[in-house]
Amino acid sequence: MNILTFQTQDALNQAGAGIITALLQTNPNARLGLATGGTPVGIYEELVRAYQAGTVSFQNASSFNLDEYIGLERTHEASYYTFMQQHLFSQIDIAPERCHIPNGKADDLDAECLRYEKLLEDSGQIDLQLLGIGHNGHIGFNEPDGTLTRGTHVVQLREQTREANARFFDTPDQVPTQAITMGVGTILKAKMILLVVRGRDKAEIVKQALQGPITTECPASLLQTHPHVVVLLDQEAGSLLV
Ligand SMILES: N[C@@H]1[C@@H](O)[C@H](O)[C@@H](COP(=O)(O)O)O[C@@H]1O
Repeated sequence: MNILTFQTQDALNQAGAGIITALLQTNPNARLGLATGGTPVGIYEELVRAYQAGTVSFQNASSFNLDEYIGLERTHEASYYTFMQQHLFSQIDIAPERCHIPNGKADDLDAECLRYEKLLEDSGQIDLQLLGIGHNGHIGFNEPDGTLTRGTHVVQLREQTREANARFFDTPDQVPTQAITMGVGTILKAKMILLVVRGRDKAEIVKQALQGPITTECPASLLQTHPHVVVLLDQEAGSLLV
């Protein structure tokens, strides 16, 4: 695991975008695993800048998002579909038909999970999986538990997670109670994982995830078992690492 700490958000964003840009330059067909939340926004902004500057093209790339809320229309302002359109897809040259996000409005959610997992399998290994982390150590929406589900599945969101994500909704009660998420097994299949964490409020979970025991009670700790993880931290998020 390669852990890099940055003094400024700009430097962190440029490093994150630089890794993705370098991948696309050597492999224009790269399969990107993408994430939502506040953490990746600055990296997406840098990618848009790189695209506008002509440094990188997404024309032949494909993307697979980690998760989606259950019950929100795609057009809902807080859906992850809308998030990705706003922050990245509408501003770059990626082909819409190669941008994949689970359908949280599917009539048959179990069938949708199977479809998404099969799509991932059939599409080949994800080259780079971008990840943030929840305050309780969740990755994607894989919440801490005694056991974790390997593949894409429906998950019940913890209250702590709903509260943390309430800022994206008009009122806290609008935050869905369930989501579809790639499983930790799905995530760990990626060739490379790029974990990004910012802020003092994540310092404790960063320490647990990167230097604590490997346990399903901290899903991000399973990243310690992956052979190629790069972690980008700001100084606050990295402040408790030894
Ligand atoms: N499903 C997402 C995660 O993929 C994300 O990593 C986490 C942290 O979000 P933020 O980056 O806003 O702190 O929030 C959500 O729960």
